[in-house]
Amino acid sequence: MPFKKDPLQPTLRKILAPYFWPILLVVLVVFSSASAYNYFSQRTQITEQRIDAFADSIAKSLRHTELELLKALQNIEESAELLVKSEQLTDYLEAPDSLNRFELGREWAQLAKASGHYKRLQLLDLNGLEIIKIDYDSHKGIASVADIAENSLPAVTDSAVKRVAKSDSPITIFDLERKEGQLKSPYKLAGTTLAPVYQKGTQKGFAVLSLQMDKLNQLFSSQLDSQRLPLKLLTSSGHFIRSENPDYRYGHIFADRQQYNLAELSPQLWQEVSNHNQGTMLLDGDLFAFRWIELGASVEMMTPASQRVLLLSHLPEEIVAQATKPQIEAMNRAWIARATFILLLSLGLALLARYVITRLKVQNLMLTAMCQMSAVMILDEKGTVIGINRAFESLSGFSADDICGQKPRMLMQENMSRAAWKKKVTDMLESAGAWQGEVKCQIADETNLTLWMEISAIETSNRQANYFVASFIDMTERIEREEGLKLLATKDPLTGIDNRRTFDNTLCELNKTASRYPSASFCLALLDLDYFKQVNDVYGHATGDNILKNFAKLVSSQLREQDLFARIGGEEFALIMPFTSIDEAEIVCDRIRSSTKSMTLDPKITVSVGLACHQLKDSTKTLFDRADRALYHAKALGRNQVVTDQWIDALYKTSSSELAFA
Ligand SMILES: Nc1nc2c(ncn2[C@@H]2O[C@H](COP(=O)(O)OP(=O)(O)OP(=O)(O)O)[C@@H](O)[C@H]2O)c(=O)[nH]1
Repeated sequence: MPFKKDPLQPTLRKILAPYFWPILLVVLVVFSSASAYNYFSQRTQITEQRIDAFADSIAKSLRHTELELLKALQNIEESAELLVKSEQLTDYLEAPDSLNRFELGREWAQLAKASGHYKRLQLLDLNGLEIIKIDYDSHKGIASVADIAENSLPAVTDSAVKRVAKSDSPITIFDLERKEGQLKSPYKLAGTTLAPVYQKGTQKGFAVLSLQMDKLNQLFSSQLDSQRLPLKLLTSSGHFIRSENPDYRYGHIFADRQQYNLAELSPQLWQEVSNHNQGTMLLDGDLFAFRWIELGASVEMMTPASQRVLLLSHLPEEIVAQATKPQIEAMNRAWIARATFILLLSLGLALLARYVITRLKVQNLMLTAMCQMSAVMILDEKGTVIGINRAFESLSGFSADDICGQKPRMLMQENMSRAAWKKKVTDMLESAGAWQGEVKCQIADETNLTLWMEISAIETSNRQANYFVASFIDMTERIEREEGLKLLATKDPLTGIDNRRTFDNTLCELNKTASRYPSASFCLALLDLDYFKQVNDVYGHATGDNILKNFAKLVSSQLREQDLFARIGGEEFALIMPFTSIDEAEIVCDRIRSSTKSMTLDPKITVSVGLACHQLKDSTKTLFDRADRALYHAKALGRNQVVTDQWIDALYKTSSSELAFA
């Protein structure tokens, strides 16, 4: 961890960044699976609810059909009772004349019209001969007495007649329509009620009442939503009496249709039907509802006679699908809208997360780079250190534990009190948001480093500077190197005094000033060690160097601060003495000469000095030449002496005047 207390530590990035895409993928997979599961369970729920509603509706419809059928059969039986017990019939049987026959015909016609159950009413004698026949046209609502035909029972088997003959109550028989004893094609179910006719306890014949089947047939359908669903009717052995496909019907009568039996067509359904009186069953998506109807002893269904029939409703899968289609389509639309919204939201979040992570990554890289490249210190709004990086630790030798929680007292600025420096930095931070400058830093081993410090205010909220980030670059080595170079450029490396370049520059500057301001006059002395070649030759170069160093030290110690003493050649030196008269300069030079001679050196050394004072029209060259001429004379006069150019001038003047007198 780069920082002891790092306010920029990107915890979120640390947790999220490496696992972001796997986490996103897992979330998407889990979410998609949950959504798919939810979708399909909702879809199944809709279908199941619809099927339950259908099952309930069809079961009610079957119950209704049963009640209606039993009621119709009861009505038929009751009206048959009325017919055979009517007064007109009794009158006719007692006096079978044409009047009574007419009255009977009229009464039966009215009864046929009132009940609506019959299409034909016949009175037969015990031999099966017709006595009276009424036809009723249900469409026109007209009942009429028809001509008697020389025929036998139209749709009644002999066995039925025999059974009715033995019975004293009506019996209703349903069987295929016959004509003259033969089955009539196409095969149709016909219903006939037979009622015995008695006169004073003796059977005289029977009434044959042909049922209006259209009315009964209407009962065998159930209303489902907006459509009518036909109902199937089966015998107790599982053969079809009613079915949408005519070829399936009457398998118990026709050998070639025997296979159309529910027990064989759907054993599973047949087993369910056999074990229950009523119920519903879902088979391969199709919905079946069934109900057994007990017809009673007075009803015979088909041959062999069956008093128990099965009412069966078959609702194909397509109808269920059709019924649930609007609801499922609405659900699909809602799901598509929801999925699109979630997809867009996820996409937006993913892009946002990617953007944030990239930013955090870049921030982290920048932070890492910053931590590695320069020393960093973070301070809070009170100027207390809250974190330093490793680079600062290795630069200063302090650990984060040493510094954090304290003021940065190791930092200071040269030539300025801490309070003044703090105020200066604070003012700059407030006005410009940043400050930079050179600071001294006393590090752990108590040495002083020169650092370049840049401090910036970091605004984190409400434009308030909550933190300050300071970075440092160690300038110590650079400054030392620069100072070394500066030294090399201006100083003589052997003696440490100024070199020729400094001398030339200073002489030039002083000459300019003195040329403008006569009061700024100065003196120049050239100093040359005597017989130095011999010193080198006899004692060696190192001894010579040592003498040069000691001489420079000796002279420097005797000079004023404003004087400039430089080594301008091998054993040649120059001394510039600003604001100094020639007399004063001569005293200084002589003191130097004298102390040189007195120097406790082995070998002993002396120095010759040529001295000149700046004159108004002097250039650096003319001044230097005059001092050099004086030096030449000092050498020529035997060395170890100070000669001024004034003295030379005076000497030449004297010589030339003596020459003039001579
Ligand atoms: N040891 C040493 N010798 C130097 C240095 N620079 C110049 N010299 C020597 O100084 C000597 C100067 O000799 P000369 O110019 O003949 O002068 P001199 O021997 O002093 O004689 P006069 O000046 O006439 O008294 C030479 O032998 C140079 O080699 C230096 O930096 N170190």
